[in-house]
Amino acid sequence: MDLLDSKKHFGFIGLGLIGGSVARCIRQELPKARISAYNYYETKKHPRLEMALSDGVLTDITTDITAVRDWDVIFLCTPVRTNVAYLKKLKPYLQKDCILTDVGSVKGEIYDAVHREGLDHCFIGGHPMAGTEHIGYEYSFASLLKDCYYILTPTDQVPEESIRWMQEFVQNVTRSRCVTIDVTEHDEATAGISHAPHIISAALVNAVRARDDKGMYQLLAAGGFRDITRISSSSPEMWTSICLANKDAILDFLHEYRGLLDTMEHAVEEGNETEINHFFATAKEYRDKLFPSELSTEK
Ligand SMILES: NC(=O)C1=CN([C@@H]2O[C@H](COP(=O)(O)OP(=O)(O)OC[C@H]3O[C@@H](n4cnc5c(N)ncnc54)[C@H](O)[C@@H]3O)[C@@H](O)[C@H]2O)C=CC1
Ligand SMILES: O=C(O)C(=O)Cc1ccc(O)cc1
Repeated sequence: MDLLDSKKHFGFIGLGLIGGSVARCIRQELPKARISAYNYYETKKHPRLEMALSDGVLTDITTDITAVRDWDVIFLCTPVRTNVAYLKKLKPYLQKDCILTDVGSVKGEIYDAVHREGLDHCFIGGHPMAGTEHIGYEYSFASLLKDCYYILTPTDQVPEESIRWMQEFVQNVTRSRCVTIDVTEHDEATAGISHAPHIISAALVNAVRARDDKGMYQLLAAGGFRDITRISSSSPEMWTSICLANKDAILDFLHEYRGLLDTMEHAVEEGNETEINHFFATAKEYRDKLFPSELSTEK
């Protein structure tokens, strides 16, 4: 039997942009799969989950958390700290061989909780490095994760077979590129390339907003401002949760970043042409290597 076929019932806690996109991949690649979602409203219908049911992505919705005892693979797809809070609630009902995974942007805090709850044997941290600034199931689509890196952070406490299942899932169901890295390395790197950039982008928007009493900045804002601030339209709840959960790595990176701003401020103040040019040149050299396809003149 194909390894992927060994898991037939998938369950989602949180079905927004990322959870919705993963669920759509499952429906597309494993059409016979049962896909359930938990409605945390409990006493009323959840309109977005109802939408996923009528799309044919979900098979059923439950308001009963004990239903997770039937789920072979559980995806935690709520804001990072909410995912952490679910571990305690799920623990009594998890089946022996289930895989518990998440899609959260921070890994250290959830691993600490997994360890506290004694769930090391079933938890495999996951993080698709793809997304958009949009919020909610209605913006999800199956190809969102295609060809992006999907990070897994398994520990040696998880059975080899569960790790292989997750790797196959990432490659053949989400069509992402699977990379395995260490939790601390994950949180340090994502603080630099994802978490701090969201803070910096929002700081820029807030700085302009504070000066724009006549609406002139808004009128003149062009492509560059739009590029660097797109991510400021992301979910405030999600990014608040990320900043609280990855505090140390974010503070560390912001400290270094502030040092670079100070250097540039000083160079501009002094009219130091060499220093200013060097600042832009080193950034251009690295950035051009990061995304070479964007330099192509063939569009
Ligand atoms: N947006 C992005 O680009 C990316 C986000 N992530 C991670 O994915 C996770 C989900 O983010 P998105 O899908 O973007 O957010 P989203 O806002 O689109 O979806 C979050 C979902 O969680 C549900 N939810 C909120 N509180 C809940 C609770 N107490 N119980 C159950 N469900 C609850 C909401 O109803 C919503 O369906 C986060 O942990 C985030 O760090 C990872 C990669 C990219
Ligand atoms: O909108 C964008 O480009 C993003 O920044 C997407 C994103 C957001 C959070 C993550 O943890 C990973 C990717």
